[in-house]
Amino acid sequence: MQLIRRVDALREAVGALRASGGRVALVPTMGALHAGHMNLVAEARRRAEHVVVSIFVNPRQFAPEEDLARYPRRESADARLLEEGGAAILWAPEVDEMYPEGFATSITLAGPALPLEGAVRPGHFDGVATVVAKLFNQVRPDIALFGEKDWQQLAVVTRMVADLDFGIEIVGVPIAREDDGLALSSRNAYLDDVERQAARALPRALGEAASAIKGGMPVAAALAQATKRLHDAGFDPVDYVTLTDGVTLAPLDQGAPGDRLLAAARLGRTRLIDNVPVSD
Ligand SMILES: Nc1ncnc2c1ncn2[C@@H]1O[C@H](COP(=O)(O)OP(=O)(O)OP(=O)(O)O)[C@@H](O)[C@H]1O
Ligand SMILES: CC(C)(CO)[C@@H](O)C(=O)[O-]
Ligand code: BAL
Repeated sequence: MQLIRRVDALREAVGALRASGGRVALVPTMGALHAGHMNLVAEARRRAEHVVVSIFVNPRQFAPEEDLARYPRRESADARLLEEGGAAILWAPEVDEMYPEGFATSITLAGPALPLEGAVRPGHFDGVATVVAKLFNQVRPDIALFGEKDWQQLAVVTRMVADLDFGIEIVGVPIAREDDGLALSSRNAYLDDVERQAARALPRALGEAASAIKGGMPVAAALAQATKRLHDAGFDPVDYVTLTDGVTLAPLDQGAPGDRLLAAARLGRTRLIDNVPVSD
């Protein structure tokens, strides 16, 4: 595996992979890799001959009060995992390589980027879309893989790729979970032991709400019950628990094919997100 930090070297290395034949897959990450990320890499290898993984903690998607400074950074351990996982290239640029002095461009989406994470974290998806567009132009992959854990991000990137004619196949990969249901996430490292136990309430509340809706409970009542369960477990604030169309992220008042029940809530200093299907 090649570790590359400069765009010109990346282009040369990807060009050499392409010349050897086969498809190129990109897995964008912010590092501190866990089994959820490695599932994306494994799925990428099943779908393409060459896998490029990016690790870049993108300052433009963090608000000033968010956790950019303490976001976990473990590049050497990540590189070992990726080598074992069969990645061809680890693309790990510094911030000034990604955003050189004078950088002045930003991508802004409406539609699926507006509600939920877009409302609670203003500017977040502009930062995500801008860096993902840059990663796409730097690597020019045939396919790119994103986790369903960040369901809205997957919907936003899918929309952007269609709107801007990137011609890249976007693949969503199912959520990898701990044995007790908690979705794997780099930010789980912030949880202390007591919070880690309490965090189980998030997937449970979503699972129960999904079953209740399938069983005929009105959506508003099921969402209120899930919100109460999260408050009782110590989550504060509960930013949202909502049923949406899985593509447009528009709110739904009853289950429908492709829908998604999404939640975000804070436990101490850790903000967790999760989602489950209802009608699939
Ligand atoms: N448990 C998971 N299952 C499936 N995909 C995941 C999981 N966790 C992360 N991913 C995906 O990995 C990619 C990179 O995500 P990122 O590096 O931000 O990791 P993360 O664990 O989501 O971190 P964070 O705690 O910052 O949300 C994203 O497409 C994300 O959806
Ligand atoms: C897609 C991404 C790598 C863009 O910085 C990030 O939002 C993430 O890790 O999900
Ligand atoms: N995994 C999503 C990236 C973020 O929360 O900034």
